[in-house]
Amino acid sequence: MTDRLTLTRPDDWHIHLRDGEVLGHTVADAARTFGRAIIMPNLVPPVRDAQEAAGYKARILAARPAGSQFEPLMVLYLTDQTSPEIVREAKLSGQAIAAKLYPAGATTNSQSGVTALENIYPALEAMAEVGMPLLVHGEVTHAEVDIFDREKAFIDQQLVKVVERFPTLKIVFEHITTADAVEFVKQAPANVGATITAHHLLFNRNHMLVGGIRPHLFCLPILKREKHQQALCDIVASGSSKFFLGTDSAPHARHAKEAACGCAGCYTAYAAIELYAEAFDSLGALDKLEGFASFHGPDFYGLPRNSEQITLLRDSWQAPEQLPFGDQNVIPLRAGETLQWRLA
Ligand SMILES: NC(=O)N[C@@H](CC(=O)O)C(=O)O
Ligand SMILES: [Zn+2]
Ligand SMILES: [Zn+2]
Repeated sequence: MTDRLTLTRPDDWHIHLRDGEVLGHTVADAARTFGRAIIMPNLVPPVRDAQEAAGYKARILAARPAGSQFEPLMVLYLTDQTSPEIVREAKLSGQAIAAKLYPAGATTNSQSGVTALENIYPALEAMAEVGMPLLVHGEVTHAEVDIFDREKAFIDQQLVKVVERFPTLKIVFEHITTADAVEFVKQAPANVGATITAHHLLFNRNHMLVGGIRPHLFCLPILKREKHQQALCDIVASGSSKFFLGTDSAPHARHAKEAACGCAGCYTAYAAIELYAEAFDSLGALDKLEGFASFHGPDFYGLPRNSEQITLLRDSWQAPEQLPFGDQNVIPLRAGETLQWRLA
């Protein structure tokens, strides 16, 4: 039994740090483990251009713990108004390395998102030209599509079209949750990859709904049935280089989740690599963790791998019941439960 695991320092290819005073907590939690992170731009208002990305990046850098080398990789939020000029300026100035598609209304703070894919075709063309990956929240938002089918419908109605029309555009299908998405990415050309969260490896919808509703497991895309969880587990255990780590750590204050209409998002950054280690361990695939967490992401983005290392120990500890979040609290994933792995 492996009790000690040394990995190249991992990166998080999908995280929400939020803004303002909570940055002190969210940035410290991410920087504890990750060398770099792709910073989701769904603030209110969102991060729409080079200037807004630069401002947000500066606030994140200012929130780093002393001595931290953590590098935020900034992302533009695509709207119906995102022009090829905005894309080129963001990429060429170095202020953003990718751009994110939120179908309008799909998830937290997506009200300024794209209302029809065709509206951003000129932006996507420019992205393909300058080598800027497209990151997608892959769910349709049509009222008639069941929430559990929205990812599959997005593949069939939108993603197939984009992949076909923009063959040189790098596309990351973010936080995938279904066997359908696994299959799609596996079959797709090499310019298509995907991120997978720790919570979608560890949980399925029964964990969220049987015996009572657990709002801290509610996220989008919503947890699916067990066979989909199994497909995600199988693909990461296979070591396929098209799939990489993206926590989708998405904190909301406790009162915003424990509510009649609770927000979507799980807070995992406080123990992200530990949670992934537990998932890979239970799959007998600890030897595949380093590729998933530290190699596949930078290789896909065309960035160098990190050179430092981290060490994980099999040494159980109790997750905190809650964590400070500005002047509020956030309930982390697995709050109060025993976690099996600890960062040395
Ligand atoms: N994943 C979530 O459930 N929530 C994210 C948004 C997102 O990634 O879709 C958030 O910003 O809260
Ligand atoms: Zn999302
Ligand atoms: Zn997210």
